[in-house]
Amino acid sequence: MTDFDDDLLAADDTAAAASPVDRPRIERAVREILLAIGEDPDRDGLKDTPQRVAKSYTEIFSGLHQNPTDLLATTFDLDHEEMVLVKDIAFYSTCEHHLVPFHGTAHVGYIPSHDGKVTGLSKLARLVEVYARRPQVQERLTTQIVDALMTNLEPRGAIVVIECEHLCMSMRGVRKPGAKTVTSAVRGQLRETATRAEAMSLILGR
Ligand SMILES: Nc1nc2c(ncn2[C@@H]2O[C@H](COP(=O)(O)OP(=O)(O)OP(=O)(O)O)[C@@H](O)[C@H]2O)c(=O)[nH]1
Ligand SMILES: [Zn+2]
Repeated sequence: MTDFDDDLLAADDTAAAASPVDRPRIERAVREILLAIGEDPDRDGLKDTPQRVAKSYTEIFSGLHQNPTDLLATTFDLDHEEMVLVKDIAFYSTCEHHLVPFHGTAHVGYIPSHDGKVTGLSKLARLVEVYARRPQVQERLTTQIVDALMTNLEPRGAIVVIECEHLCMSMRGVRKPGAKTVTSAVRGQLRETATRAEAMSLILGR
């Protein structure tokens, strides 16, 4: 391990101490996987890999320990009753079936409640992260985001559209790189044809 690696791992100690993730357990498991595939976990290139994977999993699965309600607690009274949409939120998640990434973009919109409960725009992107940083399937990711919006902001309606490439379908298995999966979840007034069409045209940029 180089001094640079040392520094990086040391800098992360504070975050590790605060995280409920059991890193030593991940390290033991990764060492076992390396042995099971016929590798030598003690060779130079691999000897720090269990530690690196444990650190990486702490980040990749950090959403399991974050509460969307805390995130959406800050609201403003803006007297804005029209649609708010943040589109093209790029994110990475982890397929819960194969533990490989799926990644793409999320489009998140809502129509604020009559009393004007509006959240900060960045919170919509943070909400995507909270649910993406967990073992996931795309459908559940989509509905969890829309339902968190409905519960916490009590908007008149909400829409989430997600487009992803799943590496479990690209690099292995059926091997179809570039295939995109699109999911959507719509609640409240956004289920009405005209409003939904307006949201979809904003999302598609037409
Ligand atoms: N519905 C849904 N399926 C997913 C998602 N991510 C991965 N999958 C699918 O989960 C399925 C798991 O199928 P299995 O037959 O149990 O596993 P497998 O033998 O590895 O399947 P193949 O990928 O077809 O080789 C596969 O069809 C994947 O494409 C997701 O987000 N949503
Ligand atoms: Zn998969």
